[in-house]
Formats: sequence, structure tokens, C-alpha cells
Amino acid sequence: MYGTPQIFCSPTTLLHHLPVARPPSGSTRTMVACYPGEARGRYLRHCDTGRGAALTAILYLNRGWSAEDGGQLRLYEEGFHNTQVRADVAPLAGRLLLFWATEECPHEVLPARRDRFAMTIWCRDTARWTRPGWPTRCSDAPRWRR
Ligand SMILES: O=C(O)CCC(=O)C(=O)O
Ligand SMILES: [Fe+2]
Repeated sequence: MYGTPQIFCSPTTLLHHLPVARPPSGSTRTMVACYPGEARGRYLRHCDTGRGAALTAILYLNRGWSAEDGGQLRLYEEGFHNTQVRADVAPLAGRLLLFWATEECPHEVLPARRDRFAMTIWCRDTARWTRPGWPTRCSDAPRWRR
């Protein structure tokens, strides 16, 4: 790994400080993953629905990453089977990416040509599912950029 990330608070505290209108209110689950470059590590298109989470937050840990290194996170338009690309995100050190863990945000990790490290936090949001009147879809919530 290229340097050690310095994290001064728990993942739950981190998420509660995010500038979002509806900070997640449930528990979190954290994973640090390495996709080995030698094996062209990748993760085919999926949604994070199986993780029991409402929101996925990923902190990338790769210094000096370039386009030739591959390993971008490819985000697709809404819908489990949607193959229309929304954006490719490079896993640059210090980049924090948030997206809904539902079928609104299918995604995949493209093959990496270098060892690729990422810390993922899956966040449950009980309020999102249980409070009447709260948006249950990303498209119903306030938007900053689309
Ligand atoms: O590391 C990434 O960019 C995404 C990983 C991912 O999609 C997952 O673990 O579910
Ligand atoms: Fe995922």
C-alpha cells in the first residue's frame, strides 16, 4: 500500500459529518479491499442491494494512479440491467465516493493493472425505509448534480 490512510474517527462518525440532507442513521459495515493488478482484479456489474445497505461510501487509497492503471469504478444509469454508462471514476487516493446501494446505482470495477486499494463503508439507514414521507428513491431526494 502507498502510505497509510489516517482516519481519526469511526466510519459512523465520518458519515454523520457528510454534507447530505439525510445523513444515514443506521449501523455501518466497513471493508478494505485489494484488487490484485497481476490478476487484473475486477468486479462485474452489480448493485450493493445484497449488502443490506442504503448508502455506499468508498474511500480510495491509491497514490499516483493513472488512466493506464485501469480499475475505474464504472457507474451505470438506474436499473439493475441498465448498461448505459453514467460515469467512470478513477480510484484516486483521498477520493470519497458516495452512491445509493440500491438498483439506482449499478456499478462495476474495471480490470486493474496495479494493486488497487479501497475502503468501503456500507451504511444502513433505518429512517430511509421506515419513516413515512421520507424519500425512498434517490430521484425523490434533493439533487445537487445529476
Ligand atoms: O472498490 C470499488 O470501487 C467498488 C467495490 C464494490 O463495488 C463493492 O465492493 O461492492
Ligand atoms: Fe459494489
